[in-house]
Amino acid sequence: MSQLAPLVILGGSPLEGEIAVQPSKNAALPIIVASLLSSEPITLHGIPRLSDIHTILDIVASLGTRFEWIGPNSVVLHTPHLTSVETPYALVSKMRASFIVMGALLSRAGEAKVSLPGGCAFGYRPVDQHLKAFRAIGVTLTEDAGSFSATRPQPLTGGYVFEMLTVGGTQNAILAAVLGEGTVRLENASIDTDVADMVNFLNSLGARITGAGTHTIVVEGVEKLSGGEYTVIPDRIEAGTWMIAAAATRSKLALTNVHPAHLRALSGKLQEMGAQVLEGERTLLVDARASLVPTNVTTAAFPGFPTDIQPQMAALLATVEGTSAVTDPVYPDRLTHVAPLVRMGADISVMDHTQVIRGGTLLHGAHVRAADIRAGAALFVAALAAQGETVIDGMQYINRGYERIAERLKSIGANVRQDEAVFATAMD
Ligand SMILES: CC(=O)N[C@H]1[C@@H](OP(=O)(O)OP(=O)(O)OC[C@H]2O[C@@H](n3ccc(=O)[nH]c3=O)[C@H](O)[C@@H]2O)O[C@H](CO)[C@@H](O)[C@@H]1O
Ligand SMILES: C=C(OP(=O)(O)O)C(=O)O
Repeated sequence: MSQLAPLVILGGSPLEGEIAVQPSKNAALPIIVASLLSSEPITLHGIPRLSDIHTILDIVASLGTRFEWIGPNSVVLHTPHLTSVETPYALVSKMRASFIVMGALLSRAGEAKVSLPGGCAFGYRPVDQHLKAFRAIGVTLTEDAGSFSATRPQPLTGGYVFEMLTVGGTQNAILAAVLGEGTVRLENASIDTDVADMVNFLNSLGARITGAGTHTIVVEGVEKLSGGEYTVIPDRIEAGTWMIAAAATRSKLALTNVHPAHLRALSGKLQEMGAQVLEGERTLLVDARASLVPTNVTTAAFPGFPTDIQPQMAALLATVEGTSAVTDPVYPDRLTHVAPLVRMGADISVMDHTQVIRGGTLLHGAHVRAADIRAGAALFVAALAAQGETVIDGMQYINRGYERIAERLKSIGANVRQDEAVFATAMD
């Protein structure tokens, strides 16, 4: 049972006004890990205050990083020496993304021992590409009881052609090659914004990495990195969640602190459905006050439609009259949002991993539980559109990805509560 008070949303009224998008969780996590490569102080701005960020800070602290928050979203990290090259299961199992400490430790120390990440609520997520890339560039890996011990030779040379686009796999291989001798070439590398932001950060400290944002990335080893100051990009998944929430409530909502170019796949879908999406330089305006039409969505690696907003999109499509289909080839079993949405009145059936959504029946409030981060987001999107009160449990998942969610929903006109009194009532 969640120890956190549930989110209680009285839905059915439109959102309004403007919301500033939080800094990117999935860009900040690898950048914090990448800070392990420098022995000098690094100031990072744009670090969201999320439970996943606290977890990764605990992990780098266990390896020798001293950190201090110096502002709401700013932290100084300093790793004069590594005090350990081992990340135990207890920490890695909390967050899958932590597997990329392996690349960072290989660069900084030449050796690493990292436990395989644990399971995941939405299916098997292998790390075979990380391991194949390491081996292809010369890293020696041995497995013992679910942990991998790795050592890197000097120089590190060669290359790897990824068998699929992997964000974490690309980041891990880049990190391993930043310090020391040798040049490594990665083909079919991920062009995700979170890879590019990590590379921009590393290059700002003196790394020599070319090709970020293309499918060929070349890393030329350097002797050391300097300290520095860097600002992480805005969170395109959080931004997408707000855009979808606006559409689900047929509202007009302005987003600030956003890179519109990172959201084109979603903007295009919303426009196809009949919403207006106006791009500014760092702003987006979604106007979904017209009636919307159904659509089909298939996820893909960036710049395709993100898997991380697929559940929220399913919630939106449940509010749109007509039949839509949603397929997630990136994570075919990312379906934990379906049962609670059905509990709220959505008509969704799953056929061969495709969600067939017969939308337009009025959603109603219910007591539901988030089973993972974006399923939780789908539930608050549905709750905003539903008639009546929805009580959402499993806030520890929503808190992984959404800063101060109750407060921020309130700021755009949502009728939301989250307090201990509500918690006591909900548990009766
Ligand atoms: C912390 C973070 O940034 N997480 C994001 C990151 O996860 P993550 O980096 O783990 O996801 P990947 O890009 O690696 O995964 C993409 C696809 O490749 C597969 N794969 C990946 C690696 C591997 O070794 N073998 C393999 O088969 C995965 O199962 C998946 O089907 O990108 C995902 C895809 O955009 C997002 O859903 C996650 O929110
Ligand atoms: C799935 C996500 O994160 P992770 O890869 O850390 O599980 C996400 O941010 O939607």
